[in-house]
Amino acid sequence: MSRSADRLKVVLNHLNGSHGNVGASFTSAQSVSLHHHPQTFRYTLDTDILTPEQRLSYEENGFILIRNLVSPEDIEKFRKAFEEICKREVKVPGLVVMRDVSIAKSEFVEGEKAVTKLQDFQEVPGLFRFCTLPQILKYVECFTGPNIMAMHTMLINKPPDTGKKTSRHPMHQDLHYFAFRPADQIVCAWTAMEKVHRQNGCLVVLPGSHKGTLQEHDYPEWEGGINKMYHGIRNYDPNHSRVHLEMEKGDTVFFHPLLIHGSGMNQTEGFRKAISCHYASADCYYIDVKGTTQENISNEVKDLVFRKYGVDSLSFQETWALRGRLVHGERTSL
Ligand SMILES: CCCCCCCCCC(=O)SCCNC(=O)CCNC(=O)[C@H](O)C(C)(C)COP(=O)(O)OP(=O)(O)OC[C@H]1O[C@@H](n2cnc3c(N)ncnc32)[C@H](O)[C@@H]1OP(=O)(O)O
Ligand SMILES: Nc1ncnc2c1ncn2[C@@H]1O[C@H](COP(=O)(O)OP(=O)(O)OP(=O)(O)O)[C@@H](O)[C@H]1O
Ligand SMILES: O=C(O)CCC(=O)C(=O)O
Ligand SMILES: [Fe+2]
Ligand SMILES: [Mg+2]
Repeated sequence: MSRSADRLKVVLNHLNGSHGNVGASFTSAQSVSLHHHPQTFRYTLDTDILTPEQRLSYEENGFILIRNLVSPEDIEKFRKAFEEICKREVKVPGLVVMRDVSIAKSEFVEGEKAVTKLQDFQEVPGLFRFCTLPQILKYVECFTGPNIMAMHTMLINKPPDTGKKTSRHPMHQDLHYFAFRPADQIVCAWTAMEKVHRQNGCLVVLPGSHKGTLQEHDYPEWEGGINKMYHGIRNYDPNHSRVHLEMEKGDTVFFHPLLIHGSGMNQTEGFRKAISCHYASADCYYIDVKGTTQENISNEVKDLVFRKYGVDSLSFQETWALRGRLVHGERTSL
């Protein structure tokens, strides 16, 4: 039996005990059956990487936070690569440079101060290296298994709010944007490139919301403006417990694509930076979102592709197939 299965036994014993099931210790038959019936765990695989506590926590909450996973040296390199992109006006294939709507609509702002987000940096080696870091992939494998695709990449440079609250990211589920399934074999790794806290707009998550289904998303009814494609869930339960994920530089959160999350206003003078990658098992499959709640975003993405590349023949699924890059194992399906 693996070390993690042993420790899992200890945790489960403890949970049993706390429910007044005194003396109910695990026999080896029970633990063996646990081990051989992975349906006990819906969201995680038995890999010896996650501690039993971490595994149960992801199952229950839909996220785990790993402290100090990416070195300051690596983060400095990503920061430099980002600055270079903001400075030189090079065209990188597929890269989307996004400006905060309130800044774009005011006076011209130069360089990195104008950029709120880079999307799809799979062709920028100095940034894409983030997605291949072994210490990250080691965790990713616990959710996706060994065939791993990096499907979506972002560097978020959340600007100081201009007063219009446009630096907020509304509460959403990332699965809304994805044309592949199953959801349980998709995971996001999000690494803080500096200290993130409530003041500069850390991630806000609704623990356990990953157990629900994909909700309808649309533009929130906010007065000060809303960034392109920043869809949100209109009617999430305002009484659901919220957790503000305050993180230090290099800390990394792994979260499920159905986890409801967003980020608050940046009320500081600095640009709050984070780098992220959404991974999926290469064994996932594409779906057609026609007739589903995802039709609105798929139409926006197709419009964007048409405006940027003059191509109107690509399906939403195909835009994902073009972005995806194998980072471990075999490209079996996606
Ligand atoms: C793609 C799938 C993503 C999957 C993500 C998984 C989870 C991720 C969750 C998200 O992050 S969702 C948000 C993702 N957002 C995007 O992908 C937005 C992509 N970016 C764009 O479409 C363009 O950058 C944008 C249309 C916003 C601006 O493009 P341009 O290069 O044409 O900018 P330009 O500066 O010329 O401005 C053109 C017009 O757009 C306006 N604009 C600029 N930035 C904007 C902005 N951020 N939001 C809304 N409008 C914006 C700008 O003010 C101007 O308006 P007017 O025509 O009224 O003058
Ligand atoms: N009306 C709303 N509809 C949907 N999402 C919202 C709404 N208002 C805020 N949010 C989202 O809720 C999350 C928390 O936002 P908020 O601005 O309250 O930040 P906060 O970190 O809680 O800050 P504060 O400490 O000032 O309350 C963010 O994801 C934000 O975009
Ligand atoms: O504010 C952030 O850094 C994260 C935003 C987010 O959740 C997203 O882009 O999907
Ligand atoms: Fe998100
Ligand atoms: Mg708040």
